This record gives sequence, structure tokens and C-alpha cells, in this order.
Amino acid sequence: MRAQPKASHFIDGAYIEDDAGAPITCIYPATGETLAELHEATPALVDKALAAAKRAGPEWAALSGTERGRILRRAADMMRDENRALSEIETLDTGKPLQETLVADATSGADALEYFGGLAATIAGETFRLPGGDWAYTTRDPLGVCVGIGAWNYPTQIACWKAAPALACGNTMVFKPSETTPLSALRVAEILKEAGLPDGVFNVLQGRGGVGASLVTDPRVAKVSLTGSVPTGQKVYAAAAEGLRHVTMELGGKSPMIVFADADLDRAVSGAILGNFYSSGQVCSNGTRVFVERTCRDAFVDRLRERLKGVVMGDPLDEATNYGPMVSEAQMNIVLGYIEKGVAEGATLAHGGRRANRDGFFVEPTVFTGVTDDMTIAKEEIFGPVLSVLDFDSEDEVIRRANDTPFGLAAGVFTDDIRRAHRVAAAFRAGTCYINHYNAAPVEMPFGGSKMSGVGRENSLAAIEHYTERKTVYVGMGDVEAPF
Ligand SMILES: NC(=O)c1ccc[n+]([C@@H]2O[C@H](COP(=O)([O-])OP(=O)(O)OC[C@H]3O[C@@H](n4cnc5c(N)ncnc54)[C@H](O)[C@@H]3O)[C@@H](O)[C@H]2O)c1
Ligand SMILES: C[N+](C)(C)CCCC=O
Repeated sequence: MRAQPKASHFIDGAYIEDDAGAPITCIYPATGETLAELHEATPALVDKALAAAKRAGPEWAALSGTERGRILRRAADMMRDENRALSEIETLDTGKPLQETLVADATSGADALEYFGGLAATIAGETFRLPGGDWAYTTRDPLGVCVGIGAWNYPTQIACWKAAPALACGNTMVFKPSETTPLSALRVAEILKEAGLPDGVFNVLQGRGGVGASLVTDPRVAKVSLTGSVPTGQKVYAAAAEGLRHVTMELGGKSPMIVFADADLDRAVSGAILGNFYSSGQVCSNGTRVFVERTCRDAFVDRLRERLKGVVMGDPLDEATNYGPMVSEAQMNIVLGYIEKGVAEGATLAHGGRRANRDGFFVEPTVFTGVTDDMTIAKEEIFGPVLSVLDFDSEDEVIRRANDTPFGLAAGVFTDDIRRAHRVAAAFRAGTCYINHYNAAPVEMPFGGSKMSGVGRENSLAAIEHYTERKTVYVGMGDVEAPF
């Protein structure tokens, strides 16, 4: 199986290679086969990409929002037309089942391009009447060259969630995908060019953390948007602060999902499946601490185990498969290490718990019961298919325990009591909360984290705040009175 792109990087409207860069081998996680051989960007290519983005900026920003938006919306249509091919690349790159990538990756990227393409023409300032006939107005100006850095779980979505608002606002971007999943961002760049994007406005560079770090501190860069882990976020935020660069940080989580006994249990089980086993658990916002009211815990676990009989583990390119491998051998070993710790610390393995007996990096969907707040599996982000069931007895108790984490990405509550639902949502300290649902992320709503899970928001009108800055102009209409 091969998925070799034309070259490793896409700079100034063209593919480009530099064999001097350290090799990056792209592996199909379902079999361990090599899909493609790429190279990290050399310092010369980093400079070339930033120079292209800097040069292209003024002309791109000078277009009207309508003109910029038209290109983004055309790219959205092209992505939808090409959804199957894009989904196949995503499946090869990540191992996620085609059944998922057909509906959640390029389509989500297209939604962002369409939404921000539509919004581009509406980005405007305000006017203020002031005493004596004076007045003031604001403009919303682009920031300049933005750097996007991606994680490996949603490569196409991440590229588009960053590029679409940045470009709609008149910025340019250098995007560095994760070194684990380098393929799809290149096709996104090509599509944008085919849709009419001027050369240099969106560039893709491959590389590991070192390439990312060299982008973050370059004086030409005005903003950095990272999707990644908390430790990387801390480093990138600190490096960006040195130049007082704007940041968006979409980081990790250890989110709670609370199931009250009055909830529709089948719906709650569906939520727990979506919030733990979709993308084989490799989702930032997953509700991995499932707090279940003690009186319905056994019924919940029984139904969950019954539903897990519906897992179809297999070739991710087969549309019947609904459960794929971990993205890499390294990630599989991290997840297996956490499962071992869960057992060693006294949690009860209620389902799964092993590497699957097949090629590739598959880990069985795993459910622990009897998990307590102090166990490692209840405290640390695992980023794999490991669901922990924790018992609780009262609303006050569970809210306190749900919030007792340094993370604050997402949180969910399942209950049929409408007042309780909103009371609990109000009490959550998390950026994205769900009532009787989990992990939906339509482009219309802000998505992002509180506390250690992030800074800023992606999607929605909120993203415009993060890719523009206001300029205020005071207009004097009368005499200027001075003290002497
Ligand atoms: N909040 C969100 O929206 C969201 C979405 C997806 C993933 N994530 C998080 O991402 C993590 C998994 O992804 P990962 O393993 O790729 O994360 P990671 O932090 O290892 O890497 C993320 C990206 O940062 C780059 N990088 C690493 N060190 C860097 C440095 N010093 N300077 C600049 N760039 C650097 C990497 O090359 C990669 O492209 C999880 O913690 C997950 O929760 C968050
Ligand atoms: C759209 N999801 C499924 C919430 C994923 C957002 C990105 C997190 O990993």
C-alpha cells in the first residue's frame, strides 16, 4: 500500500522537496506497512515558507471579504466533491475507519471553509459617537503570518479549523501537521490553490517538534495556533510569549461524563461510546471519567458491555469496520501501559484490556469499573479506548469530583431532569459542555478548553476574535483644546 505525495512540503503554491531534511516514515497503522517517505523541513525551507507567507499577506488582506470568502467556499465544495479520496488518505494516515472519516474529517474541514468563507464579508468594525461631534471607529485587521501546528488524530479537520478562520480574516498561514500524519494537509493546500488561493497564502511544512519550535519563535510570525498535548502547549505558549505573539491552544483533557439514574440509559450508553471509543478513543474531548450514579451503575455497565458486542474491528478501509487501530505502535504501547497500571492499582477490568490478536496497532475497547479518583487512569489523559466507571451518590459530590482536575476541555451530563441538567452544566469548569449528548462539534459553536486544556476557541464567531485585532481611530471634528 503506497500513498506517496508528490513531495513533502507545499510552499508558495508548489510542492517542494529537500532530501537534506531528516526522514519521516509514514506508516499505515492497521498493518504497519510503509505508506510514504517524507523529509522534515530544513531551515532553508522554513525560511522559504515564512517568506512566502509574509510576501503574500498584504495582497490577500487587501481583497474584500467577499473575494476571500468565495475562494474558501469554492475549496469547501471541492473538498465535498473529493470526500471519498480525502477520507481514504485520512484512513491510511490515521488508521481511523473509513466509516468515520467519510463523515467526520474532510466534511468537517469543508464545513469550516464554508462557514468562515460565508462570514468573511461580514468581518467589520464599530463606530462610536463621542462628545462635541467627535467620533471613533474600529477596524478588524488581520494579524499577519499565522503558524498552525497540528496533532495526529484529526489531521484534515485541524488543518481546516485553523486555516479557514485565519484566511477568512486576511491572514496567511504556515501549517505544520503532526509528523505522525503528514499526508492530508498537503492535499488541503492543493485544493485551496485549485480553488484560487494566491500562492504563499497557505503553506505546509513537515517536521517534528524542532521544526514547530523554529516556526513559533520566528520574528515574522504574529500568531501561533497549536493543537496538541498540554506539555507541548506549555512549551509553545512560553516560546510565543517571548515575542508577545497571539496564541490559540487546543490541548488535552480528562473530561467527566456524569450519568444520573434518571437518565435515558440507552442514550447515556451511546454518549459513553461516542465519548470513549470513536476514533479508538483518540479524541481530545473524550469523557473518559464516566461517573455513574451508584443505583444504576450495574444496569449501565451491563448495557455498555452488550453494546460493545457491536464492535467491528478490522480493515479500516472496509466500510463495515467501525473500530480501528491506534495511530502508531508508540501510542498503542502508551495505552497498554495505562491498562496495566489500572489493573495494578486495583480497578476491575470489565471489558477488553488487551492488544488485539491481529496485525497493526489495535487495542481492544476497554472498560474499567471500581475506578477511584486517585488512580492514574482517572487522572491522566490516556488518549486511547479506555473508559473508567466511577460510582457516585449525590449531585454535589459528583460536581466536586468532576471538576477536581487540572484539565477543563469538555464535560457531559445525562439526566432527564431539565433543571438538574442546566444546574450541572453551569457548575462544570470546562470549555465545551454537553447535555444528553457527547462530542458533537458543529462549526457554529465555539470549541476549546478551560484551565490547562487551552486558551482561545476554534470555530464559530469566536474564532474571528482570535485571528484579528482591533484598530481604533479617533476622529476629531472640532477645535483641539490644549492647556497652553
Ligand atoms: N483540544 C483539542 O482540540 C485537541 C484536538 C486534538 C488533539 N489534542 C491533543 O493532542 C494530543 C495528541 O496529539 P500529539 O501526540 O500529536 O500531541 P503533541 O503535543 O505530541 O504534538 C502536537 C504537535 O506539536 C508539535 N510539537 C511538539 N513539540 C513542539 C515544540 N516544542 N514546538 C512546536 N511544536 C511542537 C508536534 O510535532 C505536533 O505537530 C493529546 O493531548 C490531545 O488531547 C487536542
Ligand atoms: C470533533 N471532535 C470529535 C470533538 C474532535 C475534536 C478534536 C479533538 O480531538
